[in-house]
Amino acid sequence: MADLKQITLKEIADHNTNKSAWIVIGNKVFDVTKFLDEHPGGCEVLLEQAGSDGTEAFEDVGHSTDARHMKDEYLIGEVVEVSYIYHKILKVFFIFQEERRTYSYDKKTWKASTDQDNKQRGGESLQADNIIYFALLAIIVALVYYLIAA
Ligand code: HEM
Repeated sequence: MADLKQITLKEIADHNTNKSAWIVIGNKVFDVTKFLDEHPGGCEVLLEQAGSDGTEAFEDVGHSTDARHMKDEYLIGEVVEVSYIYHKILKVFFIFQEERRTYSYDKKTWKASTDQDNKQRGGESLQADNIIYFALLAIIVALVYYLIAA
C-alpha cells in the first residue's frame, strides 16, 4: 500500500462528473466512473459525493462487507495527508451545518432539507450559526498562534 498514488483534494475535486467520478472514503481515493451504472444504490448518490469526501455517506448507508471489499476494485490512490486534515476540518463545519438544517424530530433521522424546512427555520438563524462557527474557528487559530509564539 506504500506505493499508492498520492492525490490532492484539488485533483479529486476536478473529478465530479459522470465522465470521471472520484470519491474519498477513509483516506483512500476511488475512481467509481465505471461503477456508476452498476451501483445498487444508484448513480445519483455516487455523483453527489463525486469530487469530495464520501466517507460519512458511505458509512451512514451501512454497506455490507461485500460492498466494502468491492470498493477496493476502484482504488486509485490516497489523499495527501495535510490537505486531507484541512478538508476534514472544513467538512466537519459543513456537515454540522447540514445536519442542523435537516434533522427531523418526527422521524428521528437526518433528512435532506427542503425549501419548506428552510422557510420554517428562516435564513437568519443559519447566518447566526455561521458567525458562531467562524468566531470559534478564529479563537482556536488565535490560541494556536499564541501558543506557538510564546
Ligand atoms: C466504491 C464505493 C461504493 C461501493 C463499492 C458501493 C457498493 C454498494 C453495494 C454492493 C450496495 C448493495 C448493498 C450492500 O451490499 O451493502 C450498495 C448500496 C447502496 N449504496 Fe453504495 N457503494 C459505494 C459507495 C456509496 C456511496 C459513496 C454512497 C453515498 C450515499 C452509497 C450509497 C448507497 C445506497 C443509498 C445504497 C442502497 C442501500 C439500500 O438499498 O438499502 N454508496 N452500495
